[in-house]
Amino acid sequence: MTATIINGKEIAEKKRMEIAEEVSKLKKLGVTPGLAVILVGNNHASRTYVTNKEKACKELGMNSVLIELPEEISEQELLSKIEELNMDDQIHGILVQLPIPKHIDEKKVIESISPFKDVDGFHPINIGRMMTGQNAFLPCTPYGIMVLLEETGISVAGKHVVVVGRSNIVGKPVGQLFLNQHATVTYCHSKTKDLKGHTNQADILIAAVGIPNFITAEHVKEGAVVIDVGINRNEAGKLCGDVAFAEVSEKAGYITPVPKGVGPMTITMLMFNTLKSAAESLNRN
Ligand SMILES: NC(=O)C1=CN([C@@H]2O[C@H](COP(=O)(O)OP(=O)(O)OC[C@H]3O[C@@H](n4cnc5c(N)ncnc54)[C@H](OP(=O)(O)O)[C@@H]3O)[C@@H](O)[C@H]2O)C=CC1
Ligand SMILES: Nc1nc(=O)c2c([nH]1)NC[C@@H]1CN(c3ccc(C(=O)N[C@@H](CCC(=O)O)C(=O)O)cc3)C=[N+]21
Repeated sequence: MTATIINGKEIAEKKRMEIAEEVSKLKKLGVTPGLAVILVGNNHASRTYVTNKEKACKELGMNSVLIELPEEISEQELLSKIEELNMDDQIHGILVQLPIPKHIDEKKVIESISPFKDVDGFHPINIGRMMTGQNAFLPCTPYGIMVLLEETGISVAGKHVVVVGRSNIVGKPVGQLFLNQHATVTYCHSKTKDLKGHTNQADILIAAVGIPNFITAEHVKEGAVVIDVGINRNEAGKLCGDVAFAEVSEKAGYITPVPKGVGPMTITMLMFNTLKSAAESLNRN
């Protein structure tokens, strides 16, 4: 079988047009969604993502502010900046670009963001709300994956989903979203025995590992849906995912490429969450 390539960029653009329309409606009510992105230090990759996020905001008619802080900033100074943004009526979403320097406690930082402005969906309140099926900000990459499948017409209920990776930002929440949509979910990680035995059972396989070419044709069942979350650089410095694309696309039914797969959806769902936050702020005031 030759896999159908899921065009994440195209689906992201379609969704962004819908978001832009909602933004303009909200503006007529006097509210312009505003996103604050905090970048600590000078990580090259982080800078690229942050630039993409700002560009997307502008395209959709939203406000964005980039707050660049030096690597050496103290935890207390960062927390004060977040508190200032928590109080700012013009700001509906706050994102602290990860990773942050080691001397700052990441958990403390995430928990200091108002759950009402936590557009990353990383705050324990939003994670708990997601787990119990309540209204919540859903984490952008997992949410983007669900939208990709929905837009492609791939049903989830009853499917066996195998997630490779269990990070708090991708692996764990993506499995939870699939469970919420009635899939049967298996998590694999670095201590998993017989990884191939598990991945070969997958109707839908999610690769969120961070290692180039980690998932090969041998891991994949004929006709499976393969979602590649990885954003890595290969030896040649080229952007690549976790999946050996050429060989796996000979065997899978559907596959997402890198770039132009999951990545553009992550940013789109961030825009969606910022819009959602701005719309909900109207009802609170
Ligand atoms: N497209 C997008 O929008 C985004 C892409 N990414 C990309 O996704 C990838 C994963 O990111 P993230 O979840 O943050 O990464 P982490 O490094 O936090 O997590 C990696 C996971 O992979 C597991 N793992 C590592 N080695 C193996 C192995 N040999 N066998 C099985 N499992 C293994 C780890 O297991 P253990 O828990 O046991 O250590 C861990 O759970 C990265 O390439 C990242 O750049 C991330 C966010 C957004
Ligand atoms: N608080 C926080 N929230 C995040 O959502 C977050 C984060 N920290 N830290 C880093 C990861 C990574 N991430 C990506 C977003 C977009 C692309 C993306 O747009 N990728 C494009 C191409 C990018 C390129 O050309 O370099 C694509 O795959 O087509 C990738 C990766 C968000 N993350």
